[in-house]
Amino acid sequence: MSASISIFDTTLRDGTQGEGVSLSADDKLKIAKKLDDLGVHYIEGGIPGSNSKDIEFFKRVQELGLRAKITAFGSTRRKNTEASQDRNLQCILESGAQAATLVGKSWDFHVHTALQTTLEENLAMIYDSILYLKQNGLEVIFDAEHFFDGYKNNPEYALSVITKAAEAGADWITMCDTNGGTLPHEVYDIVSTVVSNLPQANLSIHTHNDCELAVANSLSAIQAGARQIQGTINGYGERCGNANLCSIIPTLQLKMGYDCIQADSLKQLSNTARFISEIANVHMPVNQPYVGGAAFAHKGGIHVSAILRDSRTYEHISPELIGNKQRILVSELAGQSNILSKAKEMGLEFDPSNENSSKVIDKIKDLEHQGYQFEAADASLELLLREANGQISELFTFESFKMLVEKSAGQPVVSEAFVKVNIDGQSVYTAAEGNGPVNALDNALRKALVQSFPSLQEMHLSDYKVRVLDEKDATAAKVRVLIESKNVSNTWNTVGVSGNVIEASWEALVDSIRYALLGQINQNDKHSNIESQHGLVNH
Ligand SMILES: CC(=O)SCCNC(=O)CCNC(=O)[C@H](O)C(C)(C)COP(=O)(O)OP(=O)(O)OC[C@H]1O[C@@H](n2cnc3c(N)ncnc32)[C@H](O)[C@@H]1OP(=O)(O)O
Ligand SMILES: CC(=O)C(=O)O
Repeated sequence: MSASISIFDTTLRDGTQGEGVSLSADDKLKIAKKLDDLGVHYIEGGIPGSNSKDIEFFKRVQELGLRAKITAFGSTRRKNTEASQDRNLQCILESGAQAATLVGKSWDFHVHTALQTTLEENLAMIYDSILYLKQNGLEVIFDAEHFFDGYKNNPEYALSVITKAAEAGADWITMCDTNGGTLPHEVYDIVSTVVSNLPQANLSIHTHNDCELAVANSLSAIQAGARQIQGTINGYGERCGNANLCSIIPTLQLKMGYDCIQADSLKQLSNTARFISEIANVHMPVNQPYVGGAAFAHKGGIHVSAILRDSRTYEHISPELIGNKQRILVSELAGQSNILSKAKEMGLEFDPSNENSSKVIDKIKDLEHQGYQFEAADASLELLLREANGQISELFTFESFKMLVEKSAGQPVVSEAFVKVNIDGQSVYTAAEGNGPVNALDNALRKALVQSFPSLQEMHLSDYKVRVLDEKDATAAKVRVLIESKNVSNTWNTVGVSGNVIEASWEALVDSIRYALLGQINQNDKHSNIESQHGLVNH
């Protein structure tokens, strides 16, 4: 039988000590529910002695009836006081949490410098505080802060700290690499020594990512005998972050043979990571291992060709195991395999022997060379592929547009666009205002088309990004505009490139509307037959 590893999540405590991460009590409750669904064993909810938001969280989380143990964090009693009189310990007791994480010093330098007390008093602070919480019925996790630095400086003292914590009845002893400077082989050696000194203790590891080694250090500690890992979702945390549970859990479970969470719950991992990044409003890097959008995205033509034969050729695990999915990207590095696979994903018949197939690859490479990027603009890519396949009928054509941007002293800037398009041989001319030039163009274009294609009323632009492509060329630089559009059920992305930002935006806007008309034309629309020609397009 494989050994079990207890997963201790501190996203809601140490995670919020990361720059840019701030969670309301409601946010924390939503995240706690998600973590509980994932199956972590401990959820450290915050510091009741720190602020009223955390006190509210601990009160309300009890109503959720979660399976995970809810844990309140705080430090050992202040020097030269009684544990029963310590405000922070009282706050932990009053929080109603089932477990407490108590942080205490294990580096003699910190005792002298940060606490400004004696080594003996620090031992007494640790012993009294743990004993007091145990006597009041709490499970206690003792976080030995700076344990590895402490051990390197004064091994006897560092060991005496955790021995004291064990004597006081700590249920778990956590060795913390608080400054994140320890290396995996050092972690392995030091944890091995602790295992032989305290064979009965339940040992836990808490690492920081200052040398980008938090995950490696956590795994080294497990190999040396620790049985719990403290970490955060997406590696949020103070400075460079904490150990990333999104990498640790699947590595332990799928590669090292440990039990952490249920295999079915593991499939929730990618979704959990994305949900928490949304709530925390922290952008998730696409190349984040395991759960990132690009973790199983294949771009090089040679890779894609092999992947289509057997995905094990370029994937270290099956992405479905952790709820992620394989993606094939189309770019200037694409070969025929990328295009065929993408076309298949879009439900398009694409014959590899047809010369259109190689022509469209050349066209895509040429456009990418000019600055287009189809990886992030699936809808523009689909329009290109449909064109190459002769599967598109244009419902309108461009004739002209004009922009007016006016600013008078003391007045807000006004943008107005004038658009002329041709629908069924008839010129339609419209004008519309907007809160900026692109918004005005969008309004004018849709005003021109909406009578003929009422379904356009349901769509809107949801994101707009501009990137300068050739920074060396200053004002002569090209810009790439990426537009995200939405309707009730779909999201799609389009791209435009030009030396002029308005023209690049126009191009992306027109693609967005052409794409919308492929799939959204309803019964009332003039060209309702197009739906049956193309089928409904979902992205
Ligand atoms: C490694 C970690 O991540 S530890 C957790 C760090 N997280 C936080 O600090 C976030 C929450 N913190 C807070 O809200 C506040 O710091 C509080 C409420 C806990 C304390 O606030 P204050 O009373 O104003 O103290 P302050 O923030 O200046 O902290 C310094 C005090 O803590 C004491 N202290 C620090 N660590 C410990 C410890 N492990 N045990 C006991 N006392 C400690 C210091 O000795 C100092 O007290 P002193 O001035 O009497 O010597
Ligand atoms: C306890 C803790 O957060 C640390 O030592 O890093």
